[in-house]
Amino acid sequence: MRNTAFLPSGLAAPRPPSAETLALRAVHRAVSELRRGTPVLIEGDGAALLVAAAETVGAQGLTEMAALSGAAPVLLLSPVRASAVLQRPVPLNAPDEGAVALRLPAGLTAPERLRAFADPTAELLLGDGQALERATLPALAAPALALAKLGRLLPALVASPAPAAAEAPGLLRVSAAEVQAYPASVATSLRRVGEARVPLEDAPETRIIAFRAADGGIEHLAMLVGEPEAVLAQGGAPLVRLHSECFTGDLLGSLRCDCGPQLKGALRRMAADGAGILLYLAQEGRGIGLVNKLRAYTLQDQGLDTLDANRALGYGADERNFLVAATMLRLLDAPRVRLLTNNPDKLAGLAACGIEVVTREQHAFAGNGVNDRYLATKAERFGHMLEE
Ligand SMILES: Nc1nc2c(ncn2[C@@H]2O[C@H](COP(=O)(O)OP(=O)(O)OP(=O)(O)O)[C@@H](O)[C@H]2O)c(=O)[nH]1
Ligand SMILES: [Zn+2]
Repeated sequence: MRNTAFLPSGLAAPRPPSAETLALRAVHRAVSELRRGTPVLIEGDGAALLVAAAETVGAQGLTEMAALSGAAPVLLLSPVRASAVLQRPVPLNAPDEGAVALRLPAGLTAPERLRAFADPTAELLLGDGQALERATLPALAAPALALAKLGRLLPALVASPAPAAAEAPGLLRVSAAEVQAYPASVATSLRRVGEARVPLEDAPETRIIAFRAADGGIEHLAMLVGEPEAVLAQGGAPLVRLHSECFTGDLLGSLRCDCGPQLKGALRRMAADGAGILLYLAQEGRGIGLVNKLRAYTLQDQGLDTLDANRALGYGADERNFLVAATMLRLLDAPRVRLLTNNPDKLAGLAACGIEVVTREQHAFAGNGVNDRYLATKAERFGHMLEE
């Protein structure tokens, strides 16, 4: 018999955590390990791969990897970054192959050199790229790079195949299946955790509701302006805006993007309409994180547009997951919306998650001279609908 006397009253006997909870924990922990330069073991289909993030790993991590794997490490990069490092196009074996492996000569594993391979805004040391050759792509390369992206790290990893039974004190293991399931699983695990009335300059009748996922990661917020519940109760659809966090535009008034005017404009419009829901999503930089967005800005100052800058970093054009927003809307009992957006992906993303987008409401603001090219790229390359 287990001793359950220590449990708070009203709680049933302890149940083991569900497989889903264990998987969320494993991925969240693995991401933290990569972010601090510690190797992790990714496993699946009878294979195992030791990986460490090229931008954070130091001598200690590389030594730990060498002790666990007899094989020389390879460098895993996105195809776009691999072509840049090798200074020649990289033909892919399969069209959807999302990773390229490069053999790392012994002298090229100094941490600052690994960082330079990972980061297009760091300068490559002369001739480094020529010293690299392609290597056979190890099993699990794609989920390993996906794990780095979940950690908002550059998708560039030092990797060594390892025996499936590899064990070391503190070595964290995560499965490819857990990594793959994580984005959907973390989004659907969101729960309301706190709320308060917060009168805003642009919308005095506003409540903020916070949502947290079961992995314990960063929270997302909903601003409820007026009484959207009343609109929904009468069978109507409230104005809704999916706003992805933009530290530079929202807080600092950066002129590089249109986020500040879009944020304030949405709140004002909801206040004028009498009701609305603004979801403030912790998906900075279209999901690549603030640090990578700053890197992308550097690349844009060198001539790339906002889409190619993301790709040069090894990321996709837009890494956001709109299941987060759909889950929040469901928890707010708002299955029908009038969506303020110019972005067709948001319409499709919400619809795919079962939210009915009754109408799209134009949400465009004039350029400011600095963000003109950014706005033009959104129209030309992301298909944003800027004309009425
Ligand atoms: N990666 C990257 N992200 C950027 C850049 N400029 C702005 N962002 C981010 O883009 C996001 C803004 O997206 P949203 O406000 O949802 O706008 P949108 O996808 O353009 O769609 P709508 O405004 O709804 O039409 C924020 O997370 C910004 O941080 C950039 O140059 N690169
Ligand atoms: Zn912005």
